[in-house]
Amino acid sequence: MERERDPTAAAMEAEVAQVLRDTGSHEKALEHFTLALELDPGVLDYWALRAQANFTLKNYREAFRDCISVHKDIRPVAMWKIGGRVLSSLGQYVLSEVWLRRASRLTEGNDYEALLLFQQTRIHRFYDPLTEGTSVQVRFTKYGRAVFCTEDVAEGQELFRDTPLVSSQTDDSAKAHPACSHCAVSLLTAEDYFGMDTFRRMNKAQKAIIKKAWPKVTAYPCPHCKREKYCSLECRTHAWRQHHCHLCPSINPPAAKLYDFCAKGTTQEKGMWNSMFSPMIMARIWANILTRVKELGVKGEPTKDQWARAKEPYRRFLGFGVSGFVKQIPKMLKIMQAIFQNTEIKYKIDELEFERRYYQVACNVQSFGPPCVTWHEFVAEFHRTARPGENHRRVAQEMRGEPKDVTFGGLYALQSSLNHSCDKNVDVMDAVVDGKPGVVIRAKQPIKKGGELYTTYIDTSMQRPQRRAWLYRAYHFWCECQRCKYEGDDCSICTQCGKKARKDSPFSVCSRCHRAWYCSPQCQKVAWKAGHKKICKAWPTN
Ligand SMILES: C[S@@+](CC[C@H](N)C(=O)[O-])C[C@H]1O[C@@H](n2cnc3c(N)ncnc32)[C@H](O)[C@@H]1O
Repeated sequence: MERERDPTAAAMEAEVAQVLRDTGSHEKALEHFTLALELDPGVLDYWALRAQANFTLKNYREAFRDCISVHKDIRPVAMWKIGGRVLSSLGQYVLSEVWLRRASRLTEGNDYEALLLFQQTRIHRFYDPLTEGTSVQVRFTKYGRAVFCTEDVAEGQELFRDTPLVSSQTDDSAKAHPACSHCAVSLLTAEDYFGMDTFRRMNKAQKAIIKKAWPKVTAYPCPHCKREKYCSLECRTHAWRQHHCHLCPSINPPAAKLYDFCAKGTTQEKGMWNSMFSPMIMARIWANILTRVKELGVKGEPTKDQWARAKEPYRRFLGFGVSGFVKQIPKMLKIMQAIFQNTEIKYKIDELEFERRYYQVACNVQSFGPPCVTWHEFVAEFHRTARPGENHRRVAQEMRGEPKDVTFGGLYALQSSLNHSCDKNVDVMDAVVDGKPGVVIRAKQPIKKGGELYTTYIDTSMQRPQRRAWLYRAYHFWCECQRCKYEGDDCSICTQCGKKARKDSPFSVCSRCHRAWYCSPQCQKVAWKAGHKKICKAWPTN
């Protein structure tokens, strides 16, 4: 039965409903909001209040119905936000983003909650498929993405595995240990390991022993440029499609300069590349974006929207750094500009684009490699089949220990969501994932449900001031982890109360960890209880 419009009675009902809601009686509140609406359906606030009440009670469909009962042209911001939340709770992330974006636009980006909800929804959309079947979840926090446990986990438990979105071997590693340029599998042959001179000097029997024990290695070079080697035709085809079709010097001659630069394989340009990553990884990102543009069926110049869609997988990687840094590596900027001005669809690489990508890689790159290389297989087989005698002895004598590691730098969608702590609770280890080198993340200690997972980005044997300076320089944040909180800088300041010591009377150091200094036993006791005990151990020193 339709009620007669009565604005005064409606306002009273809405008031009662809000009191009930604020005291936790949500069911009752919902009844009164409904009454208010029946008495005065023209008041938008009542619709928003009832939508919120339905959302709180997890009546998602009813909440959404309330939201769409108000025409979109007059729908208030609060309703766009509730609608966005409802859709997100129903797993409709793309639609939810549309609603939340609308809320943000209406407030010209000033509604912090709408922006936060939008990011949270986006994180769900990107990461829920990646964490399915694992005991972790990615959430949006004040530090951006972060990974949390969804159940209690035990020490040593595997948390998740990951494969790189894009990767490239570091230049010095590539010089020392050949590997599949696409998947990082070792392509080291017996001749590479023993050296041609030694190999030639060996007799037939010795060569036969090596040949029998060394696993068969077949390398498939790029048939056009011969600059890239792959472990299989499948890897070669994948690499071609993903990036090499734009970077092969036979097709794009300016790329030869990049290959020449990388082939030098020594620490160059003030150490900006080799120890961490090769500039090749940046070229592969841009090249892959071009492939994605082409896959969208673009004819002619791509639109802004098409570029955005092609760049989407790389948007998730945050990168911060000092602007103007590109001036320190002008040669590489020129090389990249020449390459991407010579592609079928041109990619404009100005200083800003170059720096942004550089920092994206620098802040997120994870080094990895195959846990087992051809040499390991050889050694196992050699020892299994070894017989006493001159020939085996001579081969054993010529072995010069492990070859240099295969080291790749890779961007991983999930692994790169791990934040840093100087007292990490997970280990990132090399592993075989889906038959190829990747990483596995294991708990280093028991972690409670809801606990955040932390890796470490730097050498944590350093003292606190050095650690924090490194992190600031390389990752642009000032570490506030438990360890940094309860360790001090030196004997001149009390780690607990901040009091300054007299020059001739420095404060005493914690006798166990030697990383905190106190002005008095009281300060030491307070610090111990507050949190020092959790991080007080004999940390390795370098
Ligand atoms: C590899 S990403 C880690 C995931 C990151 N939160 C994100 O959303 O991309 C590295 C960046 O995360 C942020 N970060 C990581 N650990 C942090 C910490 N302990 N405190 C503050 N920011 C941190 C820094 O901005 C850093 O450059």
